[in-house]
Amino acid sequence: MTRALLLDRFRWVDGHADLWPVFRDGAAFAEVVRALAEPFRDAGVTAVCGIESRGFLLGGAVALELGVGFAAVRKAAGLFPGEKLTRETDPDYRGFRHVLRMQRSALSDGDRVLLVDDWVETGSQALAVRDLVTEAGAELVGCAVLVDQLDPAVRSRLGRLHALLAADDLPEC
Ligand SMILES: O=P(O)(O)OC[C@H]1O[C@H](OP(=O)(O)OP(=O)(O)O)[C@H](O)[C@@H]1O
Repeated sequence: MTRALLLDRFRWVDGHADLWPVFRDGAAFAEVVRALAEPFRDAGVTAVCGIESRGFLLGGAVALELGVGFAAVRKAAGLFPGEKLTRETDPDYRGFRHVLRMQRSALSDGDRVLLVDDWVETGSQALAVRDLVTEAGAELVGCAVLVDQLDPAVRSRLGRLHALLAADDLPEC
């Protein structure tokens, strides 16, 4: 049901995937958030991590659904007070390298972290978050995304990956 709902609202616009209409529809947004959280309800998750910017939107909602807090991963620009952990990514789907930042105080030893994002393609940003989580002394329990376009070799490095759609599910561009 969630898969059909996502596909119904998915659009290619000027060659770019557009998932924003999912968030504009309150019922669809709620359904997607529940579906992302579902496999992790009994996984002992203590924090949800999300990458700026769509990861903030989805990650914050999934954190509320799981009854835990949210740890933000910011990109280079933007005020972010205090001591940070930083990690440069490999080139992402556009060939961009990002410096991802997380406040050192955001996670602690023993935290069990779920990364939530809309899309994984090269996995560069998700792998950098895995490293940040590990450096913080926490454990990445898994990743929950709307669309998984990962190469299998990269997927195996991210642990438990829950995706609502695979690349093959998407309509032709
Ligand atoms: O697997 P990768 O190749 O690393 O790409 C996936 C990342 O790219 C997208 O974010 P984007 O940088 O487009 O930022 P946005 O959410 O602000 O659009 C997406 O939200 C992931 O964070």
